Amino acid sequence: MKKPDVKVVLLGDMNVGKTSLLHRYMERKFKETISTVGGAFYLKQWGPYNISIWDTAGREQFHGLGSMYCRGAAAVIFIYDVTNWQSLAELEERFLSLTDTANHDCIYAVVGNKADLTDPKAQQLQDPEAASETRTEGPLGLMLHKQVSPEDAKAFYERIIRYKGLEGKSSLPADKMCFETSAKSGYNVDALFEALFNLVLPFILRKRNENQVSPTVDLEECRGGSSKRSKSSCC
Ligand SMILES: Nc1nc2c(ncn2[C@@H]2O[C@H](COP(=O)(O)OP(=O)(O)OP(=O)(O)O)[C@@H](O)[C@H]2O)c(=O)[nH]1
Ligand SMILES: [Mg+2]
Repeated sequence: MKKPDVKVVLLGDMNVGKTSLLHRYMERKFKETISTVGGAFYLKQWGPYNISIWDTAGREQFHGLGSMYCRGAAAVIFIYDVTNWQSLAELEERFLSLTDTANHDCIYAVVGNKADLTDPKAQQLQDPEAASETRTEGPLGLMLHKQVSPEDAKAFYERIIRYKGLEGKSSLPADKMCFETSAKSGYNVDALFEALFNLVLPFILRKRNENQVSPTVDLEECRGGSSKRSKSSCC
């Protein structure tokens, strides 16, 4: 199995659509799910890089596992359901502190899923690769009330930046890091993951450079005493 270059973690209350977003992005389809137990990860090949994307369980009984999954994460995606105000509140009350184990330069995104239930433009199938799927015309008349506004999401993002002590530093602006998606139609799903992958690229490159510059110099190696050449140039 390819070794991941970087780790991205999805956090959020049960039922917000974490698994469905990954099904949409990785398998290009919206399919039945069961509530996640523990966690699972997908390995996404992104150009020459391998990105592990961790799906976690929102249920309270798996809460303690969240900080383990966040260990060493380069990006954390906080997910709520746009039709459920409490799912946004849970992110701050229950999930934000799990990121204490993430990298110091971890980036954060805030995602309001199920936008198809509140916004007609998010209803049309937006996944060109999902040709096999029937068009979700969607019951336009059955729009639900959007309980969480984009402003609420941005305000939460600013509180994440404050919690992480990043305000004033080169933290990314809220309007770049807050998304509304629909796993059902594919609305904004590729845009979300690909924006994040581009943002974690510098982290991957830095890590690869660090691995290539060996901290110790093997003089024997330099004298050509051994046939094996290390990866790093030593002299
Ligand atoms: N309309 C709509 N329903 C969605 C969307 N995403 C997920 N759902 C539905 O919401 C329910 C929960 O989806 P999951 O993906 O299992 O949610 P989860 O966050 O992984 O839940 P846990 O694994 O329990 O933490 C399922 O019935 C999904 O079909 C969406 O974008 N739109
Ligand atoms: Mg799940």
